[in-house]
Amino acid sequence: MSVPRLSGKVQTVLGLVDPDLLGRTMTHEHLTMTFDCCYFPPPAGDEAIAENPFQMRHMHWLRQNPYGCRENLLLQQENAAVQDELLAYREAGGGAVVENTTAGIDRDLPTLKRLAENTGVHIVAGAGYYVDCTHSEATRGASVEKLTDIIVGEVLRGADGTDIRCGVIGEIGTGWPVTESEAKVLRATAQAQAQLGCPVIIHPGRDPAAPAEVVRILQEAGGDIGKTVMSHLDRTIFDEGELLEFATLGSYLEYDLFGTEMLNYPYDLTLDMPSDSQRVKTLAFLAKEGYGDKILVAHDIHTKNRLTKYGGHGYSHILRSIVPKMLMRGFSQQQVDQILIDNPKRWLTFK
Ligand SMILES: CC(=O)NCCS(=O)(=O)O
Repeated sequence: MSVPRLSGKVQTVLGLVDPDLLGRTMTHEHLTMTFDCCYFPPPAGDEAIAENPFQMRHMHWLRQNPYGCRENLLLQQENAAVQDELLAYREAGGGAVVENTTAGIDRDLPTLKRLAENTGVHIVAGAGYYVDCTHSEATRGASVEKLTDIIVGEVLRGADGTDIRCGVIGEIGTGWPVTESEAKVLRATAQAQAQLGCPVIIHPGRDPAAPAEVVRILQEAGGDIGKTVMSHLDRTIFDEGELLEFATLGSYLEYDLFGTEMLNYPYDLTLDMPSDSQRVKTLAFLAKEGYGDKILVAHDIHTKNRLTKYGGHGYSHILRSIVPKMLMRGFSQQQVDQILIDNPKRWLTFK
């Protein structure tokens, strides 16, 4: 099998493309995956709703308790709906999606290839491993060198027994504190990135110190932080001073939970999930502080209720609703294009 010449290109599930062809890009989505690893029991007394949630009168409950219903976690059952949503995304001006499903949450490359063929949306798939509780015994027992070889192979030759190649490493899952197995995967990620010159994307643990700790581990292992995205900052760093301190480390800064507005975030009841309006305010703050060239945005759709089929916001929410809000709040069209087109393109292009 010939090894692709990746430099200067973006690698999608349909092959290499010129970076200028991507257009508006959501850098953190899932099109098919299972999130059953992160099931969180519903509030006491709500078990009956959780058993039978997909009724109009339960939609608000589902938005507030997305992880309390097992069926809601099976996005892989919705390929037809996702295909319709991708067509709508294209219609709304979308060009590309980075699909962040890695080993442990049911990556399905043949489905991603079919979705790309049927919709014309460029889809970039992710190599590597999700959080510790999804690591197999084989992953836990493997050396950094072995994991590096596997990740490099997923980019150069194809993953999961297919010849479909990944175009980014990640989302690489980490918790707080970072476990031994997660740290090993991070070191393998950094070494694979050093070999390939490829983009990397990280899922940090839920502690304000977690993103910087991941950067430290990657850096020590030879990773390129300027070509790395720190995801989920909307639920991780809340203090502006801490955010600016993290920004100086040089990674891309991703706000990828647009559309998620919930009162009680079950994985950490001490934190307040921001609203979309608050997310836009934070983006404006980062842009004012000189980080406009580091901002990335997405929805991170990973449960069924967020699809328009179930009354959710879908993959076009940012293009249809958040962009007008940004323009109303003082962003120029050029700044919006920087976030949606230029930054993703630069990140996704192999060195
Ligand atoms: C798929 C995934 O990891 N999404 C992030 C969910 S979280 O609640 O922000 O950790």
